[in-house]
Amino acid sequence: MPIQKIVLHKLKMRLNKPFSTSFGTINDKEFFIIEAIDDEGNHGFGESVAFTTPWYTEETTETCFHILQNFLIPLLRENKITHPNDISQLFSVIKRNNMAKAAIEGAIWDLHAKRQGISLAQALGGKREWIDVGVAIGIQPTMKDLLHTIERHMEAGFKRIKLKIKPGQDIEVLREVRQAFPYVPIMADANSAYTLKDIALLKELDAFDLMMVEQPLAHDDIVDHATLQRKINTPICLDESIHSFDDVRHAIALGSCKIINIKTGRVGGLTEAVRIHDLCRDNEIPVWCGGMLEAGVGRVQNIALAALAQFTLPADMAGSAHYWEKDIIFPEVVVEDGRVKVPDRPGIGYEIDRNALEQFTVQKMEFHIHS
Ligand SMILES: O=C(O)CCC(=O)c1ccccc1C(=O)O
Ligand SMILES: [Mg+2]
Repeated sequence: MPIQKIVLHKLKMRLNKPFSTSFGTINDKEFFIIEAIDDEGNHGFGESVAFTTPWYTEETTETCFHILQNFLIPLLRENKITHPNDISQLFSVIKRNNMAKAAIEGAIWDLHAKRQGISLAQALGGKREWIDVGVAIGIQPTMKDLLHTIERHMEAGFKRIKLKIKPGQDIEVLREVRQAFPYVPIMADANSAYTLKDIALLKELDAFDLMMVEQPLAHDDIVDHATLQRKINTPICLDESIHSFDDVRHAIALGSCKIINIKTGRVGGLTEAVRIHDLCRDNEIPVWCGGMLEAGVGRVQNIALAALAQFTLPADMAGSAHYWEKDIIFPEVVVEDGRVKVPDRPGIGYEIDRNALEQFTVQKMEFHIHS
């Protein structure tokens, strides 16, 4: 693949509303749009999903920049790749830093699909025309706010509601929500806020008929989750603990979860995400596509991935307008009746809104790759 140039656009965007989880509140996103340009004038786009603070994984916007500039871009310059599937092998000399790797790999996947004249979904092996989506609701100031927000999103057609829980805002919150909405598909995401000492409390979740509980225990744990899964009926879904194909293989072997949340950034790219998808399919583990409060490029990359067959559960995804006053793609992503259309145009299938991109850009850097 004759990649001539990589452009890093550093953007800063303010969320429409702050998003609160068990580890804190996010108001702004600072991230990179990676643009890969080939010899025929095709442009591929990827997005880094790390936040400015390392509370989800150890990566941040700044570590992504450090790794991209000093290691990943030089590896691309010093080597030739023939297919985006080669990149994860090329990058394997750099340990972890999965969000930095995924950002640049995503741009090259988009470039590859555009060169082939096929959609990114098709390039990855996805066949769905529509994907189902559910909304992730942050921790709300009051119960009234929460019930109102759930109602609004159910009316909009979302296929399920994800609530963030933390110690002190868990069982009673879910009890009230269940009373108000007896039949709504609900799941809870704890973002690693509990330990095995909380088994009795976590066992109480079984009363609420949840689709799953996401990442109840430590961010780096697979063993304790297996102990917990044996003690509770609610299916456990792993998020933070999964960084690779081997993590999933271990989780399946130990019985640590019944569902996997796949985030391209967390697992180091689309190639690894597809490998994980295939492993889960072969083991009959349902998967769904997680979200990282992405801007347009990251979101439409997620849409392409979620078009694969084993993504049988709704993705964490709302429309562009849910997150941003103005998104950086055209058209913006819209949710229709709890579903999003998978584009069939080449690559990510959306245009970059260059004016919006400029408007949110705080820094722009160009790197020559091959002539
Ligand atoms: O993008 C979305 O709408 C999902 C948001 C979400 O739940 C989330 C957002 C930031 C960091 C971690 C998570 C998570 O899935 O745990
Ligand atoms: Mg999560």
